[in-house]
Amino acid sequence: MKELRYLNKYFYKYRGRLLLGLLITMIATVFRIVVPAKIGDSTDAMVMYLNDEISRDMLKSRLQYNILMLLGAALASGFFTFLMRQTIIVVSRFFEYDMKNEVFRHYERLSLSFYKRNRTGDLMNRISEDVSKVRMYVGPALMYSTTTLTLFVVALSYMFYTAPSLTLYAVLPLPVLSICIYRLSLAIHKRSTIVQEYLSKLTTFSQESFSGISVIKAYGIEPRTLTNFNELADTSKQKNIDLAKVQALFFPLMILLIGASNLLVVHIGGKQYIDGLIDFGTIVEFLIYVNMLTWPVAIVGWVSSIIQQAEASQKRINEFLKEEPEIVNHASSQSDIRGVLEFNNVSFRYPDTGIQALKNVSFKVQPGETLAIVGHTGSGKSTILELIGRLYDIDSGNYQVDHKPVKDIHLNSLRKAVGYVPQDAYLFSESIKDNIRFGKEDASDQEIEQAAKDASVHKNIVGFKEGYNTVLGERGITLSGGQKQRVSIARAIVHDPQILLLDDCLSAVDTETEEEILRNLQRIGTDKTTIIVSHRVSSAKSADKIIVLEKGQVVQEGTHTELIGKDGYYKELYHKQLSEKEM
Ligand SMILES: Nc1ncnc2c1ncn2[C@@H]1O[C@H](COP(=O)(O)OP(=O)(O)OP(=O)(O)O)[C@@H](O)[C@H]1O
Repeated sequence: MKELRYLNKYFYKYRGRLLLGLLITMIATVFRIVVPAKIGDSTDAMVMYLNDEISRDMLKSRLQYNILMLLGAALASGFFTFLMRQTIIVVSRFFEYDMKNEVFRHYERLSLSFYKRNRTGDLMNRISEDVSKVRMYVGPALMYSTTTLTLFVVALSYMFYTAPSLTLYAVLPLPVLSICIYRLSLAIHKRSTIVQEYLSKLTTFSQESFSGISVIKAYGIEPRTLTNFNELADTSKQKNIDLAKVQALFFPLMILLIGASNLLVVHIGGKQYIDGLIDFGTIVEFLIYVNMLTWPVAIVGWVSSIIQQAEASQKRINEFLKEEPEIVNHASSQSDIRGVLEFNNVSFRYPDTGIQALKNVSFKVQPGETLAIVGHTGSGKSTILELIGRLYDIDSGNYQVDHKPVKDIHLNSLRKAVGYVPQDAYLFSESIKDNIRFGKEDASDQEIEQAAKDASVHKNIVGFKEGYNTVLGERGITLSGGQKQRVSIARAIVHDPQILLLDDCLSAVDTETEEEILRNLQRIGTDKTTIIVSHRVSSAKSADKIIVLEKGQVVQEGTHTELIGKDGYYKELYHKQLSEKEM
């Protein structure tokens, strides 16, 4: 229960509703107990009438009274059961809602490296499956435990009062039932966890197969994919059968033990009736009580397995909640950022893989200037952009923004000042307009259109039937690689950032469009700091400065004219791309 202590703050928050819920649960249960008593009394009355101990009219009025009591108790119990669910189960939904929000908020705070270490499926599982299991502990487990406890206290006291020794015999099989159900629930839990694992493997396999269906079809590997799916589905089926076998034991076990209790009540109760120790109605009453108590006793086993599962789930949730973001804000107040960026001997190694991505990198860019970074693939270009936006912290050296160490700049100010266009443009399954508006929540339609014009994608957008309202992604149309890149650039432009970072995001557009976009960016970015990562000389040539990276180190720097005059990677790239253009 150590992990579940985390929930105490929520229990405290909803204490009023919960206490009310518990009280209502007790009232609902007490009304249920009226039923056996009145049926027992009616049986006694009938036996007395048959023995000529009471008149027909007396029997009639006693039965009428009992029927009214039974009706009233059933109505009251029904009403309070409704209220019980409306309080306790509703509170458990509040818990679920609060916890999901808390986990999501926490996920958002965590650094990029956390997402590299953990699989998306696992993150999703903890926020949905695990939180649901914890809800079962707060809602149904609490509700059924209260019902059981109340039923036990009230029914057993009454039974003991009526016939003490018969009560002992009647409840004798119940602890055995509870232990058996507990052990069975554990076995069910163990096997259902395995079934869940296979289900999640099947889902992941299907999802990846359908997402990559074009590759599967292009390589003609449908039969191989089907065989793999069949193998997985077959194991999953076997695990389901294993689960069904233990689940099938549940009801027979209950029926067996209820049968044993009934047998004892009839046998011992019958003897006591013959000896004149109890009334006939007491046997009937006890039979109803035994059946009434069986389900709650079985529930004790079920509830303990719910608590165990909730404890395991809460442990998994707590593991993530305990994670602290590696990138933390040290500055107390936000400030406007001009965009003077300076790297001095910056080195960086990715913490998860240990890859040394940058070694002693130095450069300086001023507002109004454009820096281009070129270099072989894997040379560390994107890493520089990630460090500029403080998605990671540098290992050594010095990174300054506006002449201050980056850690002295408020993280929000820095992130707001940066407009980042990543290598793989990510667009949401929403309209084009909303995808661009992502860069500025309150952007007007005119601003969005202007940004799209500056990113040279306006003409494409108005060519779609729905224009800016065209929905993208799984529910909508698929944009070409170049169109995606330009919508992503428009999103950064509408954000109007002081520092614009373009990570090879013009690779899928033709050189004419590339030139048009670069011209627009120069026009709107006269006071901004722009950094362009590219494999193309055409993107870099008009930059104020160009640095060439090789294995994480700056090996050349200068302007386009200076660099094509020196032997090295840039000159080679220039001539290679020039001859390709001429061809
Ligand atoms: N998130 C990451 N975790 C671990 N290692 C990484 C990560 N991102 C990049 N790397 C490694 O760091 C090195 C530099 O990668 P980076 O993406 O900066 O290169 P790049 O020059 O931008 O390459 P490209 O031109 O192909 O985009 C590579 O060896 C890469 O494998």
